Amino acid sequence: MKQSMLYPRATSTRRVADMNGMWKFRLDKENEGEEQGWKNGIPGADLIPVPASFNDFYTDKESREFTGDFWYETEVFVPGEWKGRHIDVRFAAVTHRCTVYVNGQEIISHEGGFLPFSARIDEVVNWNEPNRVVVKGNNELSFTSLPAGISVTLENGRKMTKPFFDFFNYAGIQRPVKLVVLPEESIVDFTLNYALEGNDASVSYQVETTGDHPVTVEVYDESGKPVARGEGKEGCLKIENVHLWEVHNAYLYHFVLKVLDGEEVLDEYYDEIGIRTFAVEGNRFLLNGNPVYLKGFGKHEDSDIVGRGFNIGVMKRDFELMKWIGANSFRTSHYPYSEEIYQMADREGFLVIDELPAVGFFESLANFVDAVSGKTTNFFDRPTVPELKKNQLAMLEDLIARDKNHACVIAWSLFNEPDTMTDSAAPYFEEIFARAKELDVQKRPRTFAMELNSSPEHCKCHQFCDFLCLNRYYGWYLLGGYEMVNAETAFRKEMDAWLAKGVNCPMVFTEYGCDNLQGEHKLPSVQWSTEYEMEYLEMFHRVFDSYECVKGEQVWNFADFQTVEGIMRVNGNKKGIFTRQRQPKEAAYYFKKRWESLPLDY
Ligand SMILES: CCC[C@@H]1NC[C@@H](O)[C@H](O)[C@H]1C(=O)O
Repeated sequence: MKQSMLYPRATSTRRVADMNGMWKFRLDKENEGEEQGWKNGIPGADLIPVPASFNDFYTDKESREFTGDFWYETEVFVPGEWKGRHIDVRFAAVTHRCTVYVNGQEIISHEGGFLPFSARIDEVVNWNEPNRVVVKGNNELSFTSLPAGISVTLENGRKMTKPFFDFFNYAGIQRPVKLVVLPEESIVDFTLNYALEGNDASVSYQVETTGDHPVTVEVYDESGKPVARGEGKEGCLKIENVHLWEVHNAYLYHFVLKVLDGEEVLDEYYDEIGIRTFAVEGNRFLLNGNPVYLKGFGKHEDSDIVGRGFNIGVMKRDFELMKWIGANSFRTSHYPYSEEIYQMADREGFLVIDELPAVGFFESLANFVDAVSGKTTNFFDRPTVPELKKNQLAMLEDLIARDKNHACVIAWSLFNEPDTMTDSAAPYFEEIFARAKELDVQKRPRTFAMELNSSPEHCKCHQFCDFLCLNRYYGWYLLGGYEMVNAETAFRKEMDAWLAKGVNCPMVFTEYGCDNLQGEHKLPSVQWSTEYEMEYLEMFHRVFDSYECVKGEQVWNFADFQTVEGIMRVNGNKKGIFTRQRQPKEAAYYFKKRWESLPLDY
């Protein structure tokens, strides 16, 4: 049965119980959990919070850096009155993979750490009693995992993760877990698409259910007034004098879907939907037919203590800071974010580039140095590519199934900084890009974030993009310091080379920025000082402002974030415009001034 990606919502026919809280936890340091039967219950008394990464709770390095299997356990009471309905344990994300056992029975295994899945437990549930849920997780990276990397074994026999990317490999049950109770016949999915006609909008819909009873779709405006109604599993609704969803001026209609048996409602589901169109026309982005310029950030789901765990308070603070600074967009670098973040972006009117965890597809343990070197790692020549592609296509399908109805999602970023310099990369990209177009009814523009190795001269994959996303670090990782003058020359030379190739699409800078230590000042400047960061940013914005094809600037990064330790990282990546604790660094005031003065259709 196809897994539903619908967000858990309680309605007249559905029940949702929260399973977050303190779960039993144990790192499987001796790799004994399987043979010791931990699926029936894990030993020890340690408890940790769900949702959260496990890595930053402990005081020993072995736990923070642990690579391998880890086990969680909880109990959930299932009331007898739910008998006859389907009972699902829904995980919003377990990173990077897991197997779920209920009452000692294996229910499901899932690959991928950033998208939801459900364990249906009807066959094993103890009605009107507690039920034991055990999760065996694993955080190892490989050439076939998304994200990619390797594990090595140390002299003491312990494994160690070596990521081909710059963010810490946090892991665990990192997003909410809920018990979802569904009727026998239920709504599995629905898909929406829009066309604007003067002051009206037509909304085409398709609804997928598990049965054959009739379906209705009702639409209400924000005042609760009914504005449209459709019958049948597919159809087209006309909404007159439509309130369009706009940047920082969101309008969300209330959609109610029902499965009916005469007067009886067999299933009911609802969602808050923004009606808008988004397209690329020439080298412009058009939102509802009007030009729009992206101002904002590459982000991470990353915060103190809980690591990559969904943190609702940090989410709220991040949106308040993005409104304060004058941003209107962000990229979900480098993986799909928690569902609640897209819901908030819908409500606040932010434009989101939604990114797959296809990062590390360039074999390097210091990609920030190698990705600007001009060398290839022949990543797509490897025998592991078919397995990797299968995993990426599966995740692409889940990503689009989960996020396709969000007004905020305006584009799909299908890779971050992959190795695109070999002929073998092109057919891989062609297949991924074609599949994305096939899966998305709204045909949103598709792209990927290119590092300097993906240059006009050497990139073999940019032609699949509907717009280009460039991660560029002239003046930081190359030509930095006093030779920044050469950095600007080289930067302009590259821009001219793209135009000389006949590229005529929007170009978005999805990364630019430099590490800066909060409060570090030096006159005249040196790298890592605030003064240098200002010089660097002014140089980049001088170049952006002189090329009409630049239609977006998303500085790297919104906030300082955790990476692996190393001599080029001061307890993490310090390119944040805000600190990891979400307080402004000096550059935040510089961006506020720039972005508040840039018109929306700049
Ligand atoms: C030259 C590659 C830069 C690199 N790009 C991917 C991000 O995930 C990293 O954080 C960023 C960095 O090193 O700051």
